[in-house]
Amino acid sequence: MRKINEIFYSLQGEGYHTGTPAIFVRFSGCNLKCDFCDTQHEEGTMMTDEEIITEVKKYPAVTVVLTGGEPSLWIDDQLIDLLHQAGKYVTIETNGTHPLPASIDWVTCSPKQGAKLAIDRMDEVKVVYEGQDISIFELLPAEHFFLQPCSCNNTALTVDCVMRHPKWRLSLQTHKLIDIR
Ligand SMILES: C[S@@+](CC[C@H](N)C(=O)[O-])C[C@H]1O[C@@H](n2cnc3c(N)ncnc32)[C@H](O)[C@@H]1O
Ligand SMILES: Nc1nc2[nH]cc(C(=O)O)c2c(=O)[nH]1
Ligand code: SF4
Ligand SMILES: [Mg+2]
Repeated sequence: MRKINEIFYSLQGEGYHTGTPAIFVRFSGCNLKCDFCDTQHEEGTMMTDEEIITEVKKYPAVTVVLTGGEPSLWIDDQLIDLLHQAGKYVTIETNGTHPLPASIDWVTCSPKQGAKLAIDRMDEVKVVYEGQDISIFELLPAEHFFLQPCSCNNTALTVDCVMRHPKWRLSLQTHKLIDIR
């Protein structure tokens, strides 16, 4: 059984796959307490893998986004295998502090200040920008680097930072801009 906060269908609003229809599986709870966290994730219902897959299969998209809370605290090879058997492309939004099943198709790591990373494979890095030094994050082994304004509030500061550090791209939380989930 895995503790699920919500399962919903929307567009990926952030990062490399922005605009892509995706089924979001939001797991409950997190090992960090970021003061800017925009998600209420503590509530949840225990679900079997069969129940999770049945819910996921209701939606036509191929992409699944495992998120939370911190999804890495709840997942294993078995769940990823079942999602693959259902024909899904499995992506994850993680703070990177916990190891991941190697079979996940796409890893979005959003490292947090002072939280030690426990993963060495990631496809994109997505930093919530609050004016911090981002040079340490540039050393991470990712293909794509995104800087995301915090709660859509400091966009001008984030744009300025991207222009000064062209390795990075701007990621807007587009779902918030158009008021979808
Ligand atoms: C709610 S977190 C869940 C996944 C995981 N715990 C993590 O932090 O990556 C999903 C994404 O939203 C980002 N995020 C959280 N609060 C935010 C905020 N107020 N503004 C912008 N992005 C935020 C996180 O950094 C992460 O990239
Ligand atoms: N539309 C939409 N895109 C997202 N990308 C990452 C999200 C998350 O909360 O992990 C998220 C979310 O909550 N909604
Ligand atoms: S790691 Fe992610 S879910 Fe956990 S508190 Fe930070 S932003 Fe929220
Ligand atoms: Mg979100």
